[in-house]
Amino acid sequence: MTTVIDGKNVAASVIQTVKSATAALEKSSGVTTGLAVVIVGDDPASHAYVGSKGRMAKECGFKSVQHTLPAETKQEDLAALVATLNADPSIHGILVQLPLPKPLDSEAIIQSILPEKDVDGLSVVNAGKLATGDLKTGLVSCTPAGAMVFVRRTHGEDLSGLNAVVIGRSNLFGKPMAQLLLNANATVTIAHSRTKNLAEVCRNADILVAAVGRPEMVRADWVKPGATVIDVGINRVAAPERGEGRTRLVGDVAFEEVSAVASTITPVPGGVGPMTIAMLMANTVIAAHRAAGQTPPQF
Ligand SMILES: NC(=O)C1=CN([C@@H]2O[C@H](COP(=O)(O)OP(=O)(O)OC[C@H]3O[C@@H](n4cnc5c(N)ncnc54)[C@H](OP(=O)(O)O)[C@@H]3O)[C@@H](O)[C@H]2O)C=CC1
Ligand SMILES: Nc1nc(=O)c2c([nH]1)NC[C@@H]1CN(c3ccc(C(=O)N[C@@H](CCC(=O)O)C(=O)O)cc3)C=[N+]21
Repeated sequence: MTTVIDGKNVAASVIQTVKSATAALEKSSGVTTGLAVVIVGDDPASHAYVGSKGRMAKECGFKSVQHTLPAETKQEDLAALVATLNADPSIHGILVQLPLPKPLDSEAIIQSILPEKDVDGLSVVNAGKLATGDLKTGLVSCTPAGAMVFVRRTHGEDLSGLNAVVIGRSNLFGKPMAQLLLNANATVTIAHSRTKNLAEVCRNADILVAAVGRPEMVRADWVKPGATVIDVGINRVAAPERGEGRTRLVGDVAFEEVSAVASTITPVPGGVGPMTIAMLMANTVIAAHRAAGQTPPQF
């Protein structure tokens, strides 16, 4: 029997932990956890994600602020907003939604966020802490942190002897995912657009993670029988069967056929996506605890 991981359900249990930790911190230190999300431009998908982040932050008992800036925003104005949020003691987490519209320099903006407020884990300090195995004081990118919760639930804490293949090498997902798997003792391969014989590389994986952005790229014959398959891709495709002009979300994995081969698989929607938002809340309440000198909860 193939197990389909219910990401909403796992995310709900993470959110429960965040809620109680938020309330406990408020009670012990009088500190309300604060999250600021910055969105530039009017990409509808980005607005939808940011909207759900704000709703979830409120549900967790956070102070939640959203800054919506026009697509024409100048680099120095965005930098000034980040500086204000860095200096605001009521804000513990800052997330700048990516990608930023051209010609904004997203790397400069991301690196200007204080590492202790960088709940996306993208600053060189947090990326470096992850790379050196310091998971105690850094913050880890939400999507790989969430994907890792699924991996741990399936395989336990120690992945010794297991081959993991991550398709994709972005700073937001592929690289930190590979680091987390390596920290857990998996034998890790990172594949990308220049990889030769990708299907063959993937067939070696006991844990296969796809984060590419190509609808249903991973087929059944790419997957080792019994493997765990984590689908990170979010692709909106036409769905004429639902009516003219309708769309639906699919992952990077051909879910139906791969389900027949894998032993565990995450769906899209309802898999990694909801966990990303839950781990953003987790990172924010962790940052608030550290700011207040309290021991943060574990996720
Ligand atoms: N569920 C969630 O919460 C989240 C989902 N996502 C989704 O995950 C996907 C990846 O996101 P992200 O990492 O930011 O994307 P990027 O576009 O930054 O990275 C995509 C990666 O895929 C690789 N790639 C592209 N084409 C191929 C190919 N034909 N074969 C093998 N590798 C290929 C690229 O290789 P190269 O480096 O050589 O160009 C690159 O490393 C997207 O669909 C995104 O929407 C992202 C973040 C959160
Ligand atoms: N600085 C930054 N950090 C991010 O973490 C970040 C980002 N920028 N830019 C875009 C990507 C994408 N991303 C998603 C978050 C939640 C869902 C999610 O909740 N998806 C639902 C479905 C949502 C729907 O129906 O549209 C699901 O998969 O079930 C998806 C994608 C975070 N990202």
